[in-house]
Amino acid sequence: MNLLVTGGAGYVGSHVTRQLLAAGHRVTVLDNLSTGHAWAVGDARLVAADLADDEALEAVLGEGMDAILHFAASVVVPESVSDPLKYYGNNTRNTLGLFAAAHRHGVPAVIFSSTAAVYGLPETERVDESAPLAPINPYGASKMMSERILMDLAAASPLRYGILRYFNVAGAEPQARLGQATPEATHLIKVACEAAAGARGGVSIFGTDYPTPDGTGVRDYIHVEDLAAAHVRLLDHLAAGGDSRLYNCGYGHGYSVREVVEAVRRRSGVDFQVNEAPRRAGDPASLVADAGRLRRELGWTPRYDDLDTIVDHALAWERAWQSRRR
Ligand SMILES: NC(=O)c1ccc[n+]([C@@H]2O[C@H](COP(=O)([O-])OP(=O)(O)OC[C@H]3O[C@@H](n4cnc5c(N)ncnc54)[C@H](O)[C@@H]3O)[C@@H](O)[C@H]2O)c1
Ligand SMILES: O=c1ccn([C@@H]2O[C@H](COP(=O)(O)OP(=O)(O)O[C@H]3O[C@H](CO)[C@H](O)[C@H](O)[C@H]3O)[C@@H](O)[C@H]2O)c(=O)[nH]1
Repeated sequence: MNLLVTGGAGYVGSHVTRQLLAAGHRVTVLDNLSTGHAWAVGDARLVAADLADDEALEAVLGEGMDAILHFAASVVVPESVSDPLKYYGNNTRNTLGLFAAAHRHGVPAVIFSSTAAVYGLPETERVDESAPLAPINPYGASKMMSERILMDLAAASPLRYGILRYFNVAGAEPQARLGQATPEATHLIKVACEAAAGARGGVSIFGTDYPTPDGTGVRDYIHVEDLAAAHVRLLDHLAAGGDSRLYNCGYGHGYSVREVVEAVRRRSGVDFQVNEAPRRAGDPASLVADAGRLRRELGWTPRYDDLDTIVDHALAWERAWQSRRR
């Protein structure tokens, strides 16, 4: 298939692009390289342009795309609290522009990267897709609005969608050919691996008074390669004429910040500094997926559902990436 991947030079998009190329698809990545890297697209074609660049979008979609996978976004929760307009602008307005262009060009299918942040403070231990949407930060709200726009457009047109609500994405391609290379990353496993690789002084634990077993935040960490595989399955479903789908992407169990930091110390053998800091704005105490629907309906079976494996792959990538930068 002829595929447009927005944000394909970023962390998740680059891993998905790699799997799409391996499956034999023709991939065009549209990315403004604000947090992504040109090398990360591998053998895909890169159009270095912003989502808001109507001419670039028209030119690419004019070539006739069989599907769009939309990853491009601003992704840092605390930044969304301090700069909400950036998030509504990039994640909602620019996404609306992309969906409108897809509609004009009759693109049959769109896969959209959404987030567990749409659930806000979940009322149950594990959240399934029917849980109420009540985001507690502008990032989650910006994604919730884009989901709704896509659903409403699909109801009014032949377009079919796949919405994937990712929980916390982590890890790297197992051979360390790809990984998270985001500048000034804020994600916990990435930050801890940077500390283990000597690229930062240590790690702060944001909040130790949450109502969780050890007082620190709990998240459901999903390996980026398993997440990428879910995209390929969903694309196959839509390409075969399948109906629109919405899935949580996680493993169904959570780890606390302390457990994650301990795992990175243990697997790296580096006793980096850890300090306790106040809660971070916009953070829920716990977010764990009920991801049974994805397994049942698409036959998705994760390969890397193990924190130590996720940490090992993230560490191998971090060490390779840091030595490449030196
Ligand atoms: N990483 C996670 O834990 C996580 C969790 C839930 C959802 N998501 C979603 O997954 C998607 C990818 O996130 P990521 O972690 O790979 O982040 P990332 O920052 O590595 O990737 C985003 C990519 O989009 C590009 N981009 C951003 N704005 C753009 C614009 N206006 N025009 C063109 N390109 C633009 C960036 O240059 C980058 O390559 C996002 O939609 C994010 O909301 C990520
Ligand atoms: O240096 C750090 C970084 C994070 N944390 C804590 O670790 C947990 C995970 O934080 P991340 O920043 O790694 O991830 P978030 O849960 O904030 O958000 C991520 O997952 C969400 C979905 O769960 C969103 O989709 C979002 O895109 C993505 O950034 C939180 O309790 C956070 O407070 C620390 O204690 N220290």
